[in-house]
Amino acid sequence: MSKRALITGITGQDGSYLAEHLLSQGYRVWGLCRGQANPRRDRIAELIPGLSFVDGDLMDQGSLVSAVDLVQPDEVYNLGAVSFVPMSWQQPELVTEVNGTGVLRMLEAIRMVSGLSKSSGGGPRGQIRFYQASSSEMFGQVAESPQSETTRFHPRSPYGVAKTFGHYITRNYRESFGMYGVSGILFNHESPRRGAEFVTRKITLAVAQIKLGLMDKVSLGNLDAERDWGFAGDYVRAMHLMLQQEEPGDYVVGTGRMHTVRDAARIAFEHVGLDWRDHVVIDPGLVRPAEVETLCADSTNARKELGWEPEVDFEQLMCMMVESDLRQASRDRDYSRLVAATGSW
Ligand SMILES: C[C@H]1O[C@H](OP(=O)(O)OP(=O)(O)OC[C@H]2O[C@@H](n3cnc4c(=O)[nH]c(N)nc43)[C@H](O)[C@@H]2O)[C@@H](O)[C@@H](O)C1=O
Repeated sequence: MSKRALITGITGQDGSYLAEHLLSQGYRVWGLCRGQANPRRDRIAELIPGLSFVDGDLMDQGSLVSAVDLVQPDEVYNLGAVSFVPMSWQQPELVTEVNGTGVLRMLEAIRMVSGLSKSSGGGPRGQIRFYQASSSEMFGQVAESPQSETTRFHPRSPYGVAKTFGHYITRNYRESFGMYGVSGILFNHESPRRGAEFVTRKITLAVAQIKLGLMDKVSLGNLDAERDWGFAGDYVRAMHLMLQQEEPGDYVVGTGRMHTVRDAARIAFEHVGLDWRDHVVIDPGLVRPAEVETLCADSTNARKELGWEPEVDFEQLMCMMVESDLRQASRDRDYSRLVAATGSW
């Protein structure tokens, strides 16, 4: 019989790649979504035939219990979050509610539906397996480089703090109630489906517009920030593999290669025969109140224990994104509205 998976954050980049991956593995897949009249849900339904939906919201405990009870999933992937870090300085309470307390609400829903009592620590594990989307932002001001599962956390934004809560509460439910819960500590992962506010996509959207003569300059913040960027399609395979292990555990997932924002701009502009220095301007307003300067993954455990390897490198990733944005921009001139909106991010 096919396995059943429930995914939160289904309308985001990771939700869509994960749903495609699980469907290709023979799963039945439900995306948790708020409300029937939801244009983002309609778009994802069109993109992924075979995907089902169930009503629910990470802010509403009762809706999560109903959704888990209705779907009776074998696996729950909690990818739902406010994922743009600067938003967490604008709306810290909202981000804490969704990215932090939302994890706890989902764990409680699974505990209740699985019938795990609050004193069942020594009993058999619950049947529903839970994946929490933890983040390299938890490392923040890094204590060592590269970062592994044992590196100390020092988050630098309300986003990172809320993700750290989600990480520890998942571990706590595993240790307290015998729940099968794991966290994937994922480093930055991008794709042509990445939101326009994130730096890689902001750059590739701008490159396409500039190449077509529709704009001339793009403003960026800290060009020296270093990240370990990988391809989202590779990273969802790691999420799935984590839930197939006999014993639950937490894993760092990244490529182990670091690049600066400047490198990202150089590669993207070079791909269309342009020099980034002619088109990038610095806007100090885009520099963050507390920056995470550098992040690089040590994914030894994921490689050894899960057998996971990334297949797309950074240059291939940036070029894939530029190509996709060029195709879309040439097809649809309205696309430039999306690019205009990225100016203030
Ligand atoms: C793992 C982690 O990955 C992501 O978080 P992020 O690293 O904040 O991603 P980003 O693309 O917004 O910034 C990357 C770097 O680029 C710098 N930067 C320079 N100039 C601009 C700029 O103009 N815009 C943006 N957005 N960033 C800029 C910026 O200061 C930062 O140092 C999320 O998925 C998050 O959910 C997550 O968990």
